[in-house]
Amino acid sequence: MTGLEIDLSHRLGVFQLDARFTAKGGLTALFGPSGSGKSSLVNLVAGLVRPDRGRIAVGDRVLVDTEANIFVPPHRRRVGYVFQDARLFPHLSVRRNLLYGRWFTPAAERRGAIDDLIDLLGIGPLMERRPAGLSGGERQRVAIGRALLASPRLLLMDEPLAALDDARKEEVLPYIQRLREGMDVPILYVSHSVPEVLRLAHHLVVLDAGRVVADGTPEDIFRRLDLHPTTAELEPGHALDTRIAGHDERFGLTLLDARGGRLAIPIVAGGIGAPLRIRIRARDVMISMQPPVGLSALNGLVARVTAIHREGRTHADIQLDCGGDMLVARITQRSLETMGIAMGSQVHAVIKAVSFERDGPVSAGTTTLVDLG
Ligand SMILES: Nc1ncnc2c1ncn2[C@@H]1O[C@H](COP(=O)(O)OP(=O)(O)OP(=O)(O)O)[C@@H](O)[C@H]1O
Repeated sequence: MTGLEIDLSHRLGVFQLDARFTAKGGLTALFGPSGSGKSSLVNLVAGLVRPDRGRIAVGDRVLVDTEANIFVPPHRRRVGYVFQDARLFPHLSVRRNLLYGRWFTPAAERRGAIDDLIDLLGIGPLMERRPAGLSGGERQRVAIGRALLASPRLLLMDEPLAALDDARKEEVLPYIQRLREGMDVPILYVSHSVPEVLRLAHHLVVLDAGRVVADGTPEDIFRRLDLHPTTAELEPGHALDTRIAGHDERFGLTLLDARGGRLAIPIVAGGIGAPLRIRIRARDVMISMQPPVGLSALNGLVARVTAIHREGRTHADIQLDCGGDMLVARITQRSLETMGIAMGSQVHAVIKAVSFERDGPVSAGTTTLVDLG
């Protein structure tokens, strides 16, 4: 896989960006609150801005090295872009929009047969249509195709799904998933969405006030309680990798095996053994000191408290180890004290089998993220 190396310092007015990370390849998500420096970093990588100091390399190709006085201009960087809005040419058919990027690529460097790409993105039936007649999701798939046909060495995707509704997002996500597996082009992907990052990113870089505050796998980073003010734009949650253990047709439930025990959730499609990744938000997890009895919640996992993080005056995030799977429960600091919860306490994590936000088809061999709550 083609890796990505970034080590940049740059001052913009009073804002100082100091970003350093390396990614082995695949999809690297840039995540962070508004104003943390994501767009500034993307502009530096694209070559729109020349950094005060630093180095950028894609594979063995150095795009910037201030010490060696290397600065490859933007048009020679071979960086593909996909923005929030597709920015297609309205007067050109899909086919001509796709071919547009290719004209700027020297023939010897054109990679990837166009037909394969059309198949990968499922845009074959759209080729003679104009952008105005396409759905938002279709337009975004064409925009991705156009960026890739220019044979980029790096693909920058700046919130490519942010302008789409949930159904359109669902339509485009599997294509981005396929892309990151099927092409050896590293992707730098800016996102504000936790589910999107969990689903797509091999590697996650969290920026806050111009600095990299965390860098690693999404699972590890979202689990870190100290980062929650930055990583949880909604609230903390955690992803559990489970497998479908069976379905209870009578009550409309699907049973899942997690490492910490069995969970029941509203029924989803999928064969026995199919992997399913679920995100359980911290507010959907209760803590009980005794095994739950006389409660309507369907899921109780034995757990041990492995971290406590007080959030302001009112809330506390409690990290729970459920047989190797980590969950976070958000409770009040009053409960924390009155229940005597401490590091190492043996407790029970109680999760309500609440409704799904999304009920997409699940097929064996794929991992689907389902939000509970
Ligand atoms: N040309 C500039 N001159 C001065 N300050 C700038 C300039 N460009 C950006 N900044 C500042 O740099 C900081 C980072 O902005 P940036 O747009 O990179 O953040 P972001 O993480 O992409 O935010 P968002 O998620 O809102 O797009 C902000 O405080 C912004 O005001």
